Amino acid sequence: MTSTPVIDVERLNLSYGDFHAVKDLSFQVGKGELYALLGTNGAGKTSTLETVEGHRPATSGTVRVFGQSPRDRRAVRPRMGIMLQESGFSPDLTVKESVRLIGKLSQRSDRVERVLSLVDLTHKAGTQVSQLSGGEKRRLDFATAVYGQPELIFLDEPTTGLDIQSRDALWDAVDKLREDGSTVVLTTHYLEEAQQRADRIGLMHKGTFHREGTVAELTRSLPAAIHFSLPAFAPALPLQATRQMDGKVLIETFDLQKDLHTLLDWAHANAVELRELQAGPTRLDDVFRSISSD
Ligand SMILES: Nc1ncnc2c1ncn2[C@@H]1O[C@H](COP(=O)(O)OP(=O)(O)OP(=O)(O)O)[C@@H](O)[C@H]1O
Repeated sequence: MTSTPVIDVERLNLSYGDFHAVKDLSFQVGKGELYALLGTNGAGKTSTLETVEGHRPATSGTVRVFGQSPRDRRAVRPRMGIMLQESGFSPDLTVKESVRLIGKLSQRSDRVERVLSLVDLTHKAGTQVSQLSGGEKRRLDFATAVYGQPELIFLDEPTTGLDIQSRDALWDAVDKLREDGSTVVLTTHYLEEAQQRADRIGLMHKGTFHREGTVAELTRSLPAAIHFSLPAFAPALPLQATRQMDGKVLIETFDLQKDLHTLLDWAHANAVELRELQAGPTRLDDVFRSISSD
């Protein structure tokens, strides 16, 4: 990373009483990056993010945001937009009143109409929060993070409960913010989204990084997979394979093209139909499964 990182975490430790929840965690996020913090349940993601957001003091280690302590809220807070899992808007306020309140609290300037349009709630401006659907509430939560185009945006499970159109619209809005220079930190259980969107990923497990790097770096160390079903009485396969619980055959390989070629040649020569054939590089889900079973 060449310029000063937007987020710089050095040997962060967090304890709750005797329980050591985050252990010597270090990572940086550069300007304009989308960094995904992923992990198993209880890995320490929320604790880490709460510290970076300035809500929780570190037990030890240093956390710098824009080169300053995030505990210095007056300096750092107006530069951050945070979308929590639930924002807890007052149910009696209308959508427009809520966005106006967000604006006041954020200390950033923007136009309420622009934000309503960005989160596609213009047609609900006069509706009370209590009457919004789950997906509409989630889009209002998103407004808290994007009001005034903050330099640093935290998105905690942003697309949970959103239909496909709303998801696409949210990611379009995030892309636009990034084009304008915003840095984004994402947590999500939708690994495919992280795989598609993130520049870098930190995969946490039991308070520390199991792996950290680009998606390519994370997946490179694992073999690609070929899955298929075989008819009964097929001749012996030409490659080492394992039979899975669902009866499908799995071939793991570090040379997908060559082994797929061998397999297809064998199937052709023996007139064997490889049913439900799937072959592809390792997905983030597979990396995740490999940690969760540690
Ligand atoms: N206030 C607290 N007091 C005691 N232990 C806590 C407290 N908050 C979190 N923990 C524990 O610290 C660990 C990390 O919790 P944290 O919420 O940061 O994990 P997470 O990665 O966000 O998990 P999840 O994906 O399940 O939301 C967990 O074992 C949790 O039980």
